[in-house]
This record gives sequence, structure tokens and C-alpha cells, in this order.
Amino acid sequence: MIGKNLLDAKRVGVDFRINGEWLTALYNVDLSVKPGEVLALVGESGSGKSTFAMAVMALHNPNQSRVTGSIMLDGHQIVGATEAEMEELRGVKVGMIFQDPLSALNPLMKISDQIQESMSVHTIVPKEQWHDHTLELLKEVGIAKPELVANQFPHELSGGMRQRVMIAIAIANEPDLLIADEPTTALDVTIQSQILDLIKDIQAKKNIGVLLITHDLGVVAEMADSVAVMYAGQIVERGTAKQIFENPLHPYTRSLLRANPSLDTIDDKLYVIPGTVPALSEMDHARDLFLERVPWMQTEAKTEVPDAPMEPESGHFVRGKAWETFKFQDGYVEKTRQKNGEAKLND
Ligand SMILES: Nc1ncnc2c1ncn2[C@@H]1O[C@H](COP(=O)(O)OP(=O)(O)OP(=O)(O)O)[C@@H](O)[C@H]1O
Repeated sequence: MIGKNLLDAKRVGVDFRINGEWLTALYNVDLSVKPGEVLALVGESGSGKSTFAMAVMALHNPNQSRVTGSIMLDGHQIVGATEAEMEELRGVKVGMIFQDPLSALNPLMKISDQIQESMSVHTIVPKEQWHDHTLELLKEVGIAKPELVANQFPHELSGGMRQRVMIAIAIANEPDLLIADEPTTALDVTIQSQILDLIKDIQAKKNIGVLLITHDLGVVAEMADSVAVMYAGQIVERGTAKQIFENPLHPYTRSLLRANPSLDTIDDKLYVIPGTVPALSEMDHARDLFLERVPWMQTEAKTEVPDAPMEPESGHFVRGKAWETFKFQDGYVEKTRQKNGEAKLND
């Protein structure tokens, strides 16, 4: 996984105008994805994951939002790009799969027309190949009867089939980067793993980069090469999946891991992180905002932390210093740390 970044986001900020006031939803976000890399962006609802994805797609309404910093996509600057420039890049450089395929698909258009509409925006697939390419794409995403499905409307398909169609549309112009924003949240549990396997297969076959947005750490463990943990619009920790799972540092990462029932890193009853992500109007990004939810770290919660993260091990970044002293108050010791002989951090 060496070499140039496909996606290189530096100091990205997004502000929304809400009731006439500008509020910051993303602050100083640094992230990168290399060709062929799966980066998982994790965090609770409201932490800013979709806001970041929308910034990469340049889909924020320019009248109600402003995006700052730099987002380079295969050498093209997204921040400040014109709509015409973005139309060239969307689909070809980056494709996106949304959480809810039913609302992303046009209910009045046949599946084949929707796939071909995405081809018509670009010149990647010549017009005379649209029909065949549509059937090939449907086959590629695991649809057994492509001719039949091509002539159907979204409401005639199951949720899993609709998500397969969304994936076909996202890859129709062979993008280098695929953004999957909670791609399985709206689906039945039984279908979820099929869709994740499909994304994994396509990623491996085409060696594309994937930005996978999820709150499910079980999915992350299965799919990701690297992980970025987002809280209140900031990245609090990032590193390889191995680093994040075997040596989680930030109190938020460690709380998320403890709270995730799908991982074998827990052995006590389900842990619930107290409190919620603060509202945008209550975010002071100079501080470590998660600490507000840790009753025994209120002094640290009021302390300003530098913008630049620490790098305790090569390629493993963590925000602030709270990780050096944080421990769960109920004596809980994370298995991962015990395994690594690091239980003393929590003793
Ligand atoms: N268009 C918008 N206008 C105003 N506020 C917005 C807008 N989009 C997002 N926000 C706010 O920005 C914050 C981050 O939201 P975002 O949807 O990015 O979080 P998320 O981590 O993707 O959550 P979820 O998993 O629920 O989608 C929230 O406080 C949200 O209310």
C-alpha cells in the first residue's frame, strides 16, 4: 500500500449556515486513501462522516455551506472546483453508494435507463456499448437475471437488489475511488454481509480505493486496511486497522470498541457510552470534545489541545494527551491491551 494518495484531504473544514449563523461541522480533517486501500471512517451518528463524504463529492449546497482546506482526488483539487469540473470527476474518479438505495434511485425510471444515464454523462463507455455494459454491470454486482432486472423499476426489487443496482451505477464509469456511506444500514441483517462481500470483491478485482463510512466496528474489522475515528467533526485517531484494534489509544476509540457487541474484544455486559455527540452550536474544537462525556476527566475536558495530533507509533495518530491517562472507572480492562501486555495502562 505504498505510493501516491488517491484521496488526500488536508485540514478540511465544513461550516453550515443555520438560522443565519455559521456553525462548524468538520474541523481540520486530515485523511488519505491510497489506490486499492479500504479506509473505514467510523464514529457515532452526528460525528460528521457523511458531511466529509459530501465534501469529497462536492455535493454541499454552496449557499448554505462552506468547505475549506484541501481535498485532492487523483491530482484534482475538489475544494473550489466548479460544478462543470465536478461533473467530469464524479462517476469517473469517484463513485458513491448511499445508505438508502430507494431514495437514491429514481422511482419512475427503469433500472437500465438509470444505469445508462450515469454513462451518458461521460465518454468512458461509447453509446453503442451502453446496453451490453448495463447487462455486464448487473451481472458483475451479482444479479442473476440481468435482462429482467434491467427492465424493472426500483419498487419491483428487494432492498438488497436495489443496493446492487446502486453499486452498478456507482461503478459504471470505473471510478478509482468508491465512497460507501453506511451501505448496509437500511438492509436486512442476512443481506448485509452479501453486500459487504460484493463491495469487497469489486474492490479487490478492480483494485480501487474505498472510503467506507460505518458505525459498525464488526464491518470495519472485516473490511478495512486502515481506520479513522471521527468525533464531533474531528479525527481523534487514525492508523492501520491492526493498530486501531490491537492498540486503541483515544478514549473515544476505546469506548467505541467496548460498546461494540459484534467484536470479541469485550467480555462484560453491553457497554453504553454515556451522553451524545454535542450539537454544532456547542462544539469548541480547540478542546477534546469527547472528554465532556467522561465524568472523571472534566479537568482534561477543559484543556485546549494542539491541532496537530501525536504519533505514538509510526502511522498511528491520536488527538490530545488524554489517552495517556484514560482508564475505565469500573476496573474494566480491554482484552486487546491485556493481550499486548499493556494492561497496566488500565490498572
Ligand atoms: N446540510 C446540513 N445543514 C446543517 N447541518 C448539517 C447538514 N448536514 C449535516 N449537518 C449537521 O452536521 C453534523 C454532522 O452530520 P453528519 O450527517 O455528517 O454525521 P454522520 O456522522 O454522518 O451521522 P449519521 O451516521 O447519522 O449519518 C450533525 O450535527 C448534522 O446535524
